[in-house]
Amino acid sequence: MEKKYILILKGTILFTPTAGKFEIHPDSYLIAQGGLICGIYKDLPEKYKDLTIEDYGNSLIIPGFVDLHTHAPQFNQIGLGLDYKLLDWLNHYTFQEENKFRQIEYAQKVYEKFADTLVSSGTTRSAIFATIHPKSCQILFEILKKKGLGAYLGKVNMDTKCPDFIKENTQQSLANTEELILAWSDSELVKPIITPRFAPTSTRKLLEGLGKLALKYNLPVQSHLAENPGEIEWVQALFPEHDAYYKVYDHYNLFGQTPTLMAHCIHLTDDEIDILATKKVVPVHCPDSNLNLTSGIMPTRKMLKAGVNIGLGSDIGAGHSLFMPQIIVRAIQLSKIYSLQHEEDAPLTLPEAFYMATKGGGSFFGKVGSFEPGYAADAIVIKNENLPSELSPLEEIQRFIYTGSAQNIAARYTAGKKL
Ligand SMILES: Nc1nc2[nH]cnc2c(=O)[nH]1
Repeated sequence: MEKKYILILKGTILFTPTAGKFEIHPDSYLIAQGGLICGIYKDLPEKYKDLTIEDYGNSLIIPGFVDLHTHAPQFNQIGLGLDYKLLDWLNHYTFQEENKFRQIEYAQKVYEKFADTLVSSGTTRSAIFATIHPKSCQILFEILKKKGLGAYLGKVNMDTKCPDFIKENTQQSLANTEELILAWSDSELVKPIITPRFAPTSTRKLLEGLGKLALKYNLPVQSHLAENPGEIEWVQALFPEHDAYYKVYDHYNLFGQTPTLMAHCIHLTDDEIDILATKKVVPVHCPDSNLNLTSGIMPTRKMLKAGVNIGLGSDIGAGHSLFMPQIIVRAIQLSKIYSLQHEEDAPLTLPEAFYMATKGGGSFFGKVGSFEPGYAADAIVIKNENLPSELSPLEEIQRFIYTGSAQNIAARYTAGKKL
């Protein structure tokens, strides 16, 4: 047996194979080979007996977190300008900040810190927006790879309705995107994703070209949808030929023709929610961001009832933290507020929101976010030394999610490799 590809972790193993319930294996062995989970064992099988065991005592071992929507170049603007709503926030802060990424030295510094924070936070997979700048984007690809993180990373495309300093030439935008696709499509853990910023900053030509690239290279797509009422009105004015926002993306093969993430999806009709389910488009709930920019509350329970698979996103810098447990908490809290006005829509439970930040969001990457056999061995270890030892594993996960920090994470693994 090839010893080097086998990872054996010992601890209390906890995950959500289904949305509503934690599965807990106290004092057990989690075994992975070649980066994939083989199984969970109460007693170590004989054939593994002479291999090294990473023994974490009775610490919790849980799947690494999945952040399905975040903006790396906004790392240095976290917490700034959050008295604005979306469109003013973009104009007053974000576009200026993103413009700094034309300088690769600046990109290198910010992106290193961004990636280090993902690692320390226990986020092992993420879907990331970069900026329009191909060189900086290339740097971020390299940094994520070097840190051993899993990610879909998109060079942002925008060629209209934004300040000139950050506006691309359409053909150049498509050519730069294709170059990055060719450079990174075969990479193991960090892969390209088609990333029109959102409909308003895209010409029809750009959307058409991006849709063609998505189909040509069979690449996933990420963008923003129905985040803010002003944004939705703007889309109606800019694209009068489409009677719904999502149809702009759909028309250009950017809405479910390949796997698609749509951040926010707050202001959708019931029919539009059904379309998300039919087309298997994944709406990414970004509760911190939606509160900070007063965007609204995503109707998560209604979407779950419609059969939609929801992911969670930090959405920094509109969100103010990359730490996914806080995003889980905020998603639950917002669903509680929502349920006060909508009695038929019960709040999310902790295992439901935990699922969104692990297996639910992870499904965008394939078999990610669970400890079932065949899943990627993405795991983090939660230290329990500061917590009272009389807590049950279920209480420990509750305590960690609500009050924990990066300091409580003792180790992180992506696809079986220690970060
Ligand atoms: N939250 C958020 N929404 C957007 N819509 C278009 N661009 C952005 C962005 O950078 N952040």
